[in-house]
Amino acid sequence: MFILINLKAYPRDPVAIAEAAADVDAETDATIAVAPQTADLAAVAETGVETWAQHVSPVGHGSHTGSSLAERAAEAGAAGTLLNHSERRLKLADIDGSLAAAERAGLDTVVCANNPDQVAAAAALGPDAVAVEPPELIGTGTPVSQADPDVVEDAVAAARAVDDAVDVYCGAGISTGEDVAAARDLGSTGVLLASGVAKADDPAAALRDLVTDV
Ligand SMILES: O=C(CO)COP(=O)(O)O
Repeated sequence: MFILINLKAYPRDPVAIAEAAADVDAETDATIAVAPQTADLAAVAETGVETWAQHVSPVGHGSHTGSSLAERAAEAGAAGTLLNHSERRLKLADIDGSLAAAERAGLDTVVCANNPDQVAAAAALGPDAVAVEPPELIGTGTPVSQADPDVVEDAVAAARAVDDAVDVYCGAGISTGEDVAAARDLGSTGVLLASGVAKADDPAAALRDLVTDV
């Protein structure tokens, strides 16, 4: 399983969480990756943990003030990038442009989507993976794999029907090893989560719990 910890804009030390994630990654067959704020990419990558950007812009070098260049994310040590997260929605043309930018920079890509129809549309753009994250469950602590298992299974089927080379992940409310195992049993090969680690009293213990059954 691929387990991506999205630190969003939570007020936690990204390096401490990255170090804990690197330790747990070394103890398990799962791959644990951390997506910090853009300014923290290099420091997180230096811990040795697989590092992801939360977003990259659909542009290359040039006059694009305020952009997040895919090339700079890669140079800072990122291996991949989220795109179209529920909290960073993009127009269709921008998802396509950001995918092209990520591919030019050698970044892996996960395009997020609200539901199976959007998953199918996202899969048609040719990312490495798509992730279904029902917005109403994000941050609730109620795991999508329990609250809405059909949405995960339907997302897997929707992506398969378009392109069976695209991996399918799920996210929202995932916080325990049981949630990760349930996501896997529904056909997902990875999970995205944030508050289960970024708001935990003990992030290292939360990370260890995530991999108890992978
Ligand atoms: O948005 C998410 C991951 O990208 C999910 O957030 P929570 O894990 O806080 O529900």
